[in-house]
Amino acid sequence: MYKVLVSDPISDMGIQLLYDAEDVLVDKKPGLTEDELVAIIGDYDALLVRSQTRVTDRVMEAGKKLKVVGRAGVGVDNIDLPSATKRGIIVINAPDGNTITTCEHTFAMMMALARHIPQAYMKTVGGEWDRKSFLGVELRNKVLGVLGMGRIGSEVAARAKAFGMKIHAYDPFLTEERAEKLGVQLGTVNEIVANADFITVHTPLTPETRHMISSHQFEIMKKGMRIVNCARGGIIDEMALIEAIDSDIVAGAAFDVFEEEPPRADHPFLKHPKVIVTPHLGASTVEAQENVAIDVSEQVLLILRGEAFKNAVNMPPVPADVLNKLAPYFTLGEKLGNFLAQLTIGAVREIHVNYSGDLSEVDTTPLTRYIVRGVLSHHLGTEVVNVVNSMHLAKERDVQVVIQKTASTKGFTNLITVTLKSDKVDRSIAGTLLTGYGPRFVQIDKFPVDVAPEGNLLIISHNDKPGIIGRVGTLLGVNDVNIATMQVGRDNVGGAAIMVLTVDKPIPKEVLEQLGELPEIIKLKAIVL
Ligand SMILES: NC(=O)c1ccc[n+]([C@@H]2O[C@H](COP(=O)([O-])OP(=O)(O)OC[C@H]3O[C@@H](n4cnc5c(N)ncnc54)[C@H](O)[C@@H]3O)[C@@H](O)[C@H]2O)c1
Ligand SMILES: O=C(O)[C@H](O)COP(=O)(O)O
Repeated sequence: MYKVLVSDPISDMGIQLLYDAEDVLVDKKPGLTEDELVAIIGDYDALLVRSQTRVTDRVMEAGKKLKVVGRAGVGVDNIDLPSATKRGIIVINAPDGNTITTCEHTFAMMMALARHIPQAYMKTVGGEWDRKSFLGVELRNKVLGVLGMGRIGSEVAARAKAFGMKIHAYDPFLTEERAEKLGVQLGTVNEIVANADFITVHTPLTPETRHMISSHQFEIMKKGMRIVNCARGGIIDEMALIEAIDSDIVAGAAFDVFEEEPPRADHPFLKHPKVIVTPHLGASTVEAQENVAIDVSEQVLLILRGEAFKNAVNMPPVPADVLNKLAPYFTLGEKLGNFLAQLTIGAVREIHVNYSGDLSEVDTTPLTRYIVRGVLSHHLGTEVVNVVNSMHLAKERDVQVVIQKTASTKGFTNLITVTLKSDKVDRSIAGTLLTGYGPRFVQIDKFPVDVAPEGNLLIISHNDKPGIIGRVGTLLGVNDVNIATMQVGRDNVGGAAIMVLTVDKPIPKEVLEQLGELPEIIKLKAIVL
């Protein structure tokens, strides 16, 4: 008999499948503390959660029989994925079931904001008949900036069009063609921010999206705009927003999610007359809760019974013999992909991988998944993209993955060459595994290099002029940035050249700006691996 623990409020209708299964026993215990969960989890084969239960390393460690954690919803930020992976616990989610519900909540918030519904309600039930204080605005003809055009963002855009809004959108995977097909205008974050009357964010919280709307964006915003966050707390800088509202730049904000949940009692949003809030209710409808609970129950049952399943967030299904051959290349593959994703500008259309030498003779599919994960995780977050779902996510975003195998290895026993083709540029990198030395990058675009793929890298494209190396070194030195290694490659004497530095700590933004002003430097990019 498999024992399943449900530790958050999850729809009974949705998990009926589990109640009905003769080989499953379901226990519902919502609201457990971490200690309480640790004390009982050892008895269970599966754990079903939403976003409240924190499935920490301690919980995973105590879950000696635990085979699967099922998240009835999208975000898995409450689940320690590395710990689950390390312990062979499969984590699955239900990414599709609450899309429409969250999209509709976004609209509820946007309209409540436009028409001051919560504030007007409070006054009316308080006995006041105040028809003067709540002059609203129409959505029609307004520009809606949508940051993040995945499942929810795309649905929001589609509905906003029905309201007569003009949609300006940004997503690293949104190409001109797709934007045109969706009837939205593609822009950069700052362009959108400068033009929008309403902004709504629908990205995951990643290092890149954290505070993607902050003081600078509020400075360039259209006065009187309104902003909505039904995605994740932290995408919009909460304190910068309060300042922008108090300086009359932002006319109102609607938040369903917070940097800290629940927010502290003295959080400025909770008392501010121009901010409306809901307690992370985006996915809370009967329909969505049923959908996600059904999805997750079906998968949990398959996993417990040892059958094929989908939506694993963390498990690589690689046969042992293939794993043995390929595993040494996994880190290199992921770093090649991640390096290029950081280096390349524009919306990615194709990830082209060429395997040569030893690698041309094996089934490299599992390795390709790592390369694709490296590319996608730069924008989608490492907690979202894994080697199980990376190809699927690429396909969903119209990113082609093209594999080629050739004999020529340019003198290496094995060589992986990855080219990222975006709507703006093609960039490529080649890497190899050197016996005794581990993974190395051996070529960037057309320039041969020899770089250990780790830590803080600085890639500089420049003109091959005397003194440039010294100037870069001096500038970093006076700013206390120690150079660990430096490589220079060039096309021909006096022609295009590349400099690859590894440095001991991240290079401050202002130092990068100073470097960018050196006349010989064409462009530069700091990369963290
Ligand atoms: N409030 C709620 O209850 C609730 C419910 C469901 C989902 N969510 C959250 O909503 C968000 C969106 O969910 P989804 O299902 O649409 O996810 P999704 O993965 O389908 O879409 C997210 C999109 O964000 C894009 N993105 C990543 N980095 C970006 C950047 N720097 N700028 C612009 N776009 C970027 C990705 O390319 C992707 O297309 C997630 O954070 C999810 O956790 C909240
Ligand atoms: O990531 C999600 O699915 C949403 O944030 C919903 O979270 P919830 O299941 O706790 O409502």
